[in-house]
Amino acid sequence: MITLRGLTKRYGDKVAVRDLSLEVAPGRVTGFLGPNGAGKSTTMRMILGLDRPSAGEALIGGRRYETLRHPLREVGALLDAKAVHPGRSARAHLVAMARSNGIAVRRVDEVLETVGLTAVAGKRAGSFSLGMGQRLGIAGALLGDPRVVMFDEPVNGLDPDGVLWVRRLMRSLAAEGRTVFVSSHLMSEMQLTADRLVVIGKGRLITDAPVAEVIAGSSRNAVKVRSPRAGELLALLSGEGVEVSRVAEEELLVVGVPLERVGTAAHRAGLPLFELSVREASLEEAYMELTGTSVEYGVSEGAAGMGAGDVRAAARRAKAGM
Ligand SMILES: Nc1ncnc2c1ncn2[C@@H]1O[C@H](COP(=O)(O)OP(=O)(O)OP(=O)(O)O)[C@@H](O)[C@H]1O
Repeated sequence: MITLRGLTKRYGDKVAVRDLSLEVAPGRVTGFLGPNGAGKSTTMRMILGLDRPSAGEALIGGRRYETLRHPLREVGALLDAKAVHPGRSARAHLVAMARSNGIAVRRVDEVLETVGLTAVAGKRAGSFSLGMGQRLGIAGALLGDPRVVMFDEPVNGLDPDGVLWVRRLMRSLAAEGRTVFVSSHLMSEMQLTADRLVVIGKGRLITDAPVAEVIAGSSRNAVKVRSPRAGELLALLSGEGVEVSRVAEEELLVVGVPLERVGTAAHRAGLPLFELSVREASLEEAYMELTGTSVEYGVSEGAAGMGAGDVRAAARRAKAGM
């Protein structure tokens, strides 16, 4: 269990994390989401005692990190996969970590096996690919067999095999009853991996809810209807005050009412339907709505909406000094 109580971090005038209170429970994967600069890494660093809170506290199993006698046995973390001495072998790196935390050295071979690095255990970590480095970082996190694990962007730069492997690992760690707290910008991946989501923006808590609830809250959930008499159905539903839009000649999207209501309305009016289905929002859509006003380092709508022609024209103008 991770507990945050009024957790706050200021850097001069900048408030990186603001009064964050929440619990990250064991037995499930909790995704930690938020736009760039939202305060995710700062929060994780405070949980791990790497940054001191300006106010409030972060607890692991009810205790502050600094008071843990053998921290690696309580909490394992992957924050920066490159934080490994490049000249050391993977094995030597893990042995040094084990020794300094009172962990039996035989555990090193177990975690190397778990992350699939046994064959390259004697190679210099500096020669590792990005994916191998991530695996080594994860091995370090698992070394002390901790009840709590935290991963900051664990699938960053991994190939599809690696992504699948991390997903399965997270799920199995949660199934073993551990607390799994993982940050990511990959919404599709989070939708598949996480049970619950904590979303922050500009340092503040935006939402703390099950993934299904976050998605259900999106206004992008809709009922898709196909009918050869779509125009009549559109007029009928609009007349009842229902939000409905025509997306193709024979296709409508209806928002805010259950599928049954659309089907019943069509049946009563004798309108034939070729399709009636729920179009569920993606986590990405739900996330974009939640964080829309909290994006700190966004691209303005105009720039983001530039087509290739606009971009080329802008480049020509810039070159001509216009
Ligand atoms: N050491 C520091 N000194 C000053 N400002 C900092 C420091 N560390 C972080 N910040 C600021 O605090 C805010 C939160 O940063 P943080 O790295 O925690 O965000 P994040 O959610 O992890 O972002 P990203 O998704 O880009 O990794 C940012 O505005 C950042 O510039």
